[in-house]
Amino acid sequence: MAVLGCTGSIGSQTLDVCRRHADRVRVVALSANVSTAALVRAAREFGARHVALADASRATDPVMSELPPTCEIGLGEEAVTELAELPDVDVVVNALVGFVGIHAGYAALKAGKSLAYANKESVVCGGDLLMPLASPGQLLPVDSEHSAIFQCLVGERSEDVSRLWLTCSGGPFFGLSRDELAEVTPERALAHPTWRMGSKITIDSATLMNKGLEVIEAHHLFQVPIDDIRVLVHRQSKIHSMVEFVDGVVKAQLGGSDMRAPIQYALSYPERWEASVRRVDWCGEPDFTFDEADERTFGCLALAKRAGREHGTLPCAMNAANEVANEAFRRGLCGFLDIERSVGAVMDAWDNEEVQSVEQLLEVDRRAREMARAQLGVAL
Ligand SMILES: NC(=O)C1=CN([C@@H]2O[C@H](COP(=O)(O)OP(=O)(O)OC[C@H]3O[C@@H](n4cnc5c(N)ncnc54)[C@H](OP(=O)(O)O)[C@@H]3O)[C@@H](O)[C@H]2O)C=CC1
Ligand SMILES: CC(=O)[C@@H](O)[C@H](O)COP(=O)(O)O
Ligand SMILES: [Mn+2]
Repeated sequence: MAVLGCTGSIGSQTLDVCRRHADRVRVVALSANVSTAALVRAAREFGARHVALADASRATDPVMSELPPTCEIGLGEEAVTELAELPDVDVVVNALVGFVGIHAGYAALKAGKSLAYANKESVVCGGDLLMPLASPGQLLPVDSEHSAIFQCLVGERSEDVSRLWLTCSGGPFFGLSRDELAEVTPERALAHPTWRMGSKITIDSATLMNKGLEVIEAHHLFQVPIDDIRVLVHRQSKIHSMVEFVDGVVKAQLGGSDMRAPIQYALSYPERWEASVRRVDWCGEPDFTFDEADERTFGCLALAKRAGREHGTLPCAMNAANEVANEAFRRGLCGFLDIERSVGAVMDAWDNEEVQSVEQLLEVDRRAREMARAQLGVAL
């Protein structure tokens, strides 16, 4: 197995699953961007044969000399992608963050690897290119909602699906007004009510862009029209999503807020392996709540649905603008509502066209980032 992005939130939880199931899973390849100490620690623990460091300038970090002597080191973004194609790798976990993950996803599918997919941005941008490459059961979703939907669909026929109910925690700012949102700080936005995740996705959850990305992700993964995917605010994050069928029956998948469950399912499918995750005592969970998502207050959700409906390169442009604005907000360079404003402005100015190639998407990503930086007046 290769774990790309092994030092992040999903990557480190993947390693935890591998640790528990060392009799079933052998980790041979690992990647990171800058976190050399964590990369070396993992390579030593799992006896990895290959590591890749996307930021080549970190190769001289003294800790890198502590890699096992037989471990091959690759440097640069291409080296991360190459791990996904190695002959001694059969399963690739794509736990990279952002559009950059598209290269590894594309390469893994082309090389016929089984692909556990957390990197939602690349599905949003390149679903039109990735999905036709995936044979049935080759691409296993890791995102909790999509894993839930996937689990509800086991044994079902796609033509029997009526709509998807994508649950949403509502984020840390549920119920706030636009005036209140204008004042929120990165620190408050990073305090997610139910999940501990990497900083980029946590900000996306606060703007509801995460849910917008997930609507487009679900559209590609399950071939369901954007308007048949309903966002349902469920503050407790115990129902991970639901599928409604043509006969009105609804199936849901429930559990605690622990990403090791969907990660493990992506690795064990079609089996289930035992797990010592904390079990929910359902008798103590009487207060499930459901609300409509407030797209007027959280405009990023409406923008993403629009991008999903208009299709083409617009979702990629939207994602690029969001990646820039998300980082600008985290760094204190813009306000919370500037995220939505700048993403909307880039989308309004975008000349949409059909998706044709990864090279085209790279250019779309580059141009949309430039436009977003100009909108925000930042030089990221
Ligand atoms: N965290 C979660 O619970 C969930 C995450 N997801 C999705 O999973 C993906 C990963 O999220 P998360 O784990 O939170 O993110 P993190 O930021 O925690 O981790 C990202 C990983 O990618 C590496 N990385 C960052 N930039 C680059 C780059 N330019 N090139 C190569 N590697 C890079 C990081 O390395 P380094 O540590 O060296 O910087 C790190 O290993 C995202 O797409 C997210 O939306 C989906 C559902 C839940
Ligand atoms: C754990 C996971 O899959 C995240 O995408 C989570 O769903 C974020 O929570 P929100 O529902 O607040 O976006
Ligand atoms: Mn999710």
